[in-house]
Formats: sequence, structure tokens, C-alpha cells
Amino acid sequence: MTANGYLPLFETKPAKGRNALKLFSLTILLSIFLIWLYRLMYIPRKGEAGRYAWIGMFISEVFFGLYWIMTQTVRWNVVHRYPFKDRLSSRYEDGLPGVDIFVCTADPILEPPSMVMNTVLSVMAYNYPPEKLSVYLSDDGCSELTFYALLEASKFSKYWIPFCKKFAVEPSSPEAYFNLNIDLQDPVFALEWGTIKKLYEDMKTRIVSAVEKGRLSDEIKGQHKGFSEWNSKVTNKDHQSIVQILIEGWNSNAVDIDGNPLPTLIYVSRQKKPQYAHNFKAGALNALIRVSSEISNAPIILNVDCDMYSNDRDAIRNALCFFMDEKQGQQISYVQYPQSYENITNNDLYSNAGLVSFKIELAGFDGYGTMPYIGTGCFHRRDILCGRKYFENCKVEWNVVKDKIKGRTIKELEEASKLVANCSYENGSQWGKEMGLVYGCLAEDMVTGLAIQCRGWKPVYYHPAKRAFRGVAPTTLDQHLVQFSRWTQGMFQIFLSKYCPLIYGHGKIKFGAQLGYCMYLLWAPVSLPTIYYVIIPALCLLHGVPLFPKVFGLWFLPFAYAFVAKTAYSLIEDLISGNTLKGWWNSQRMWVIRRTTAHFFGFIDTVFRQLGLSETGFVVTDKVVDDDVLKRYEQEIMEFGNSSIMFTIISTLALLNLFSLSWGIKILAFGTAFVELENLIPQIIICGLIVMVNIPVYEALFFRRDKGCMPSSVTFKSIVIASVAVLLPIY
Ligand SMILES: O=c1ccn([C@@H]2O[C@H](COP(=O)(O)OP(=O)(O)O[C@H]3O[C@H](CO)[C@@H](O)[C@H](O)[C@H]3O)[C@@H](O)[C@H]2O)c(=O)[nH]1
Ligand SMILES: [Mn+2]
Repeated sequence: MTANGYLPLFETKPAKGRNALKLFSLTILLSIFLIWLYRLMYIPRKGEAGRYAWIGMFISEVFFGLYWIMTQTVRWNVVHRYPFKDRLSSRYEDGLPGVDIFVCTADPILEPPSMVMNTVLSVMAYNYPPEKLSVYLSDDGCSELTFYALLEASKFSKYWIPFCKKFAVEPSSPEAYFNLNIDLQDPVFALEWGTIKKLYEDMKTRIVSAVEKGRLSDEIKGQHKGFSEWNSKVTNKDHQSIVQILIEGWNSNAVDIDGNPLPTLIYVSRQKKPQYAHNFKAGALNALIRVSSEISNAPIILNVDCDMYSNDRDAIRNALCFFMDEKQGQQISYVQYPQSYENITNNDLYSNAGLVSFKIELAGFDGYGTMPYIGTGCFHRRDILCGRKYFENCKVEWNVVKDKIKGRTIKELEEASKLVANCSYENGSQWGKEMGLVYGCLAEDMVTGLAIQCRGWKPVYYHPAKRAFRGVAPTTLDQHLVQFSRWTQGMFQIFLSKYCPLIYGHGKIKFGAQLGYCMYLLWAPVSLPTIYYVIIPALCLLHGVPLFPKVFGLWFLPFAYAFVAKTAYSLIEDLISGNTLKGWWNSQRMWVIRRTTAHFFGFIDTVFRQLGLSETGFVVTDKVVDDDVLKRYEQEIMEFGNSSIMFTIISTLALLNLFSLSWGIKILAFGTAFVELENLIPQIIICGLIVMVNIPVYEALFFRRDKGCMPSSVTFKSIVIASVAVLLPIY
């Protein structure tokens, strides 16, 4: 610490305009109350048409209103963080803590080893003392192909890391870097660039062709003793623990081509047995926490998904500014970076980027001293992740000596690590409960973060303009919905469990943050009023049953105001978060689609699981895409192309609203007196809006001929269902 006057290692600044925003929210809240009042005052009498439909509208609007309130509090408390990494180096350069980096992979087909190696190489090349860095690759796929790829990467790193350091290369993922247009004016640089590029491409070719063949030649298997682990009995669901130290950073022989030390690199595949639940990523991370504690035991842990390569070589240093700040650091449990994707199209076709969440909502959580842990790009303190509770003035020891390594051979370290990676190790222990990542939830990240905060810790959200990590977002609608359905289930599970933030977090985290959590955790149930709103006004329109006030009456004002104000607000939020107008429009479509399909299925699945009728499964998102599909994705053409039941729902709802809209237009044009129709106009508007966002769906149903269009079986089914629905009576 400086002698006179303490200079903090980071600063926190509140965002501007909070009060104006609160006032604006109040006006919307008022209109919501008026809507509820109107619904209560004008319930159709018993026997009148549409009485039950009306009550349903009321319930939906109560739901929407309450849900909207939950989305507000995080918007009022946005803060931004500014770390000072130069102060960090001037004070602590010689006392920087060790950092253990965990990369998780689960399937060599869905997650190609060549991609995984780019992530591994990128995190090995951090601007950080290499003797303090250890990278662990967790392979839940237990694939010798992945092991082989890591062996190749360990050799290539001897060239890649010094190259990154010498020329301050960024991003430090070779694939991403060599895809850039680099200025090659300087001949010295150009020469080295060419050499390294060739080495990289050769390595990639070897890895890709091994994966294509699906097996390794005897010659390759002779390169390393580790291959002998894959005997004929090993399958990805049933195998012993495998731990292979590929680079032992503490050994003076482990140097790059310039003779500088290398980070430690370790392959881990925890044991799996059919009779033991493996708890997916949470299980993998807990095994890694234990394995790493046998070897490097660094006080700081970074976890990244296998597609999330490092894009900023200073990300560790920035994160450490928070942990190591002398005054505010000791209560900080983790530092979460946002997720960012490199394959987002100009107008973010599937609304994958989550710009508003990352720019506004999460920064608003941070204002309450809370922050959801979102799985990747997160720096944790080991002791806290392992269950430590907060108490005041607990001093942090940043330089834990690696005494475990001293005097132990590689073989001894590997054997000790294998034991702690065995299934039975967790029997009767607190792992998955009070220690490590929490088990039993598909959103292991969210629930673990929540548990940590309720133990008294205050995480930090840091979202600099320069992206710290970049990954792959799903490129097909199907994959997107699978991912959202998993998240929805995981989050609703938390709401229904003992970890429900309103109960578990009561008195431990701020009420505003509890509501913020509910905004995510309640995606599943909010699907129900949404589905209601997409179906009932349309059906009632067909039967001439009005559900809204007359457009020129006073009661229409709160409806119109709530809709226009909310829509305008969301548009502005999107634009200031960096989205385009069309991107915002796409996101409106995706909200309708997700809520009526993925979130709805998430709801059903969670309820079934709660009743004990089904089991939890983690469907890994596919990170490869074939060329034909990729081409359509790049042109922003929606991908249907298989007969998923979700597509039938999407088409049926789109057709139903199209039928109603046509009917509505017909009666408007040829109908009787306008006065009689005036109170049907709001329903015509709703159908019109739904039809407008669904234009790509009609194209896929009727006009497209490519492979991504709606399969004819889906078209047929949805026409039949929508036509039958039209005939249903209304009560
Ligand atoms: O049994 C498993 C399943 C998955 N994974 C890894 O978990 C990561 C995330 O899986 P992915 O299919 O890419 O899911 P996403 O929906 O993209 O991931 C987000 O959501 C997950 C929770 O649903 C979190 O675990 C992730 O960190 C978060 O990035 C990947 O690296 C996988 O290899 C495992 O290690 N073991
Ligand atoms: Mn992913």
C-alpha cells in the first residue's frame, strides 16, 4: 500500500439518469394499475359471451404486470467498474497470486478438439507470470482424440506463447488471430507470422484429420504414455480417472523456444460409472477443484467453457484489481465477465447476444452488491467456492506456497489427483451441497452464485468495452431453443427449490436483487400468460367477442400507454446497448417464439421433474454447423428444416393469428357500423403485430424452397390444428 493516501485498485461509478428512469417506470406502473382496475370493473356477467376469456386476460395481465415490476429494480441501480491494472503491477508485481484455469469440454463431436485447443492456447498466453498459471482441461467426453489434441497444443504452445508476448498478439486464440487481416509491412514480423501460421495450420490439420478418422494411429499413440489409459474397456460413460500432466510448469526443463517458463498444462477426465450421477458441468468443476488442489492449488480459479477463448491478455490482471484492493477486496467472491459471441450476425437473427442483459440488467445487479454467476468467464476465489462464509476482517492470503508439489514426482501427483477425481470420493461429503458447485440444477452457475452471495460475499461484474472472452452462439433456431429450454428449466428449478431468492436470499441480499433474480428464474411460468395472449384475443376476434375497451374511449389510454411506453423503452435500451433497429425487431420475434416454445417446454419439464416423472439431462449445445446452414445463418434466414414439435407450435400460432387478422380486416372493410367494431380493433392490432413479427415464419411455411424451410409435415399439421382451433367455441 502506498505510504500516504491510499489509491484504490478499482473504482465504482453509478450510471446517470436513474431518477428520470424511476419516474418513467412509475407512469407505466400507474397504467398497469388502471388496466387491472378496468378488467375488474367490466367483467362480463354470468352467461355473457367471453366471461372466462376476460377473466383469463385479467390473470395474464396481473402476471405480466408483476413480472414487469421484477424487471425494473435492476434498471434503477446500474453501476460501472473501473480497475487500475497499472497500480496493481506497481504494488504487487512480485506477489501476484497463482491462477488455475479450468476449461470444460464434454463431447469431441459437438465441441471439436481443434476449437477447444484454441481456447486452451488462448488462456495459456495471458500476460501473466507463466510459473503462476496452470491450465486444466476437463474432458467429460473422455476422448483420446481430445487428449491427442492437447498433446499437440502443448507442443505448439512453445512457439505460440513467445510469439504472443513478443508482438502483443490479440486475440491469443490462433484461429481467431489468423483470421484477422494483419498488417505485414515489417519483414521481421512477417517472417515469424508466416512460420507460426504454418505451424498452427499443420497442427490443426493433424487434429482435424485424426478426429475425422475417429481413431489414432499406433505411431501417434507411441508419442506419449498417456494414451495407454484408453484401453478397450474405456467408454465415455464408464471409465477410470485419467490425469496427465503434459507441461509441468515448475520444472526448469519446461520452457518455450526462447527458454522462458511455460504455464502448467494438465489433462483431466474424472472417473465415470453408470451407477453414479455425474452432475454434468458442476460435477466436472468440483473434480477439477480437487485435482488442482493436489497440484497447483492457486487461490484464484478462472472457469471458461471450451468455446470461450480469451480475447484480452490482461483479463486476469483486471480481475485481480478487484480481489486485491486493500479496502474493498476482501469481501469479493468472484468477478464475472460478460459472455460475448463472435458469430453474431449484423442484426442478431436469433437474439443471442443478450446485449441488454449484459449492458444494463447485470450491471444493475452489481449496483445491489450482487451478481449472478453465469458459468463462463468468471474468476473465483478458491476458498469461497469451496464453501467459506464471510466474516468481517478476514485476511486473504494470496501467496499460498505450492508445498504439495515439493518433492513429489509427476507420477505421485497424478496418482493423488486420480483418487480425488473418483466418483466415490464425494460419497457422504458436502461436495455439491455446501462445497463447490451446487448439484441437482441445470443452471448450476446461477444457483452456486446465489448460494455464495447468501454466505455474505459480494461479487463484482466487470464489462469493459474490450471483450475479455468470445465464444460461439447457436446458429440454428432448434439449437437456440434447446439452449433456452435448458436455461429456463434450470432457473425455474431454483425458484421452486430451497434456494428461491425470495426466501433463501431474504435478509441476505437486497430485495431489488431478489426481484432481479426472479426476472430470470420465472421465464418458465411467464410463458403461460404469453401463450394465452397469443391465442385468446385472436380466437375471440373470430367470434366477435371484444376483450378490450373501445379505441376512442378513455379506458383505452392505459393500454395504449403501457404498450407504447414499454415498447419505446425497450427499443431505446436495445439501441443504446449496441443493437440495430432490425436487431431489436428480431428480438421481439424471438421473445414470442421462445416464450411460446422453449420456455413453455421448460415449464412442463420442470413440473414433471418436480413430480418425479422425469430426470435431469444436460443437452450440450452443438458448436459445429454445416456449410449450407451456415450460409443461411449469415444471410439471416431463419433455420427450421426439421420436424421439431416446437416448430409446429410456432407455425400454428402464426397461422391462427393470420386467420384472425384476415377476418378482422374483412369485417373492417365490409362490416356493419364502425361503432360496433370499435372495441374489436385492439384485438385486430394485436393479431396484426403478431403477424408482422411472424413474417419469416410464413415465408418458411409457404414461399421458401431451401433445406431450412418448414418441412411439409409441419406445415400440414399446423394448418389442421389452426383450422380446428378456429372452430372452438368461446366462453
Ligand atoms: O456434462 C457436461 C456438460 C457440459 N459440460 C461443459 O459445460 C459447458 C457449457 O455447455 P454448453 O452446451 O456450451 O452450454 P451453454 O448453454 O452454452 O452454457 C451456459 O449455460 C450453462 C448452464 O446451462 C453453463 O454451465 C455454462 O457455463 C454457460 O456458458 C461446455 O464447455 C461443456 O463442455 C461439461 O463439462 N460436462
Ligand atoms: Mn456454450
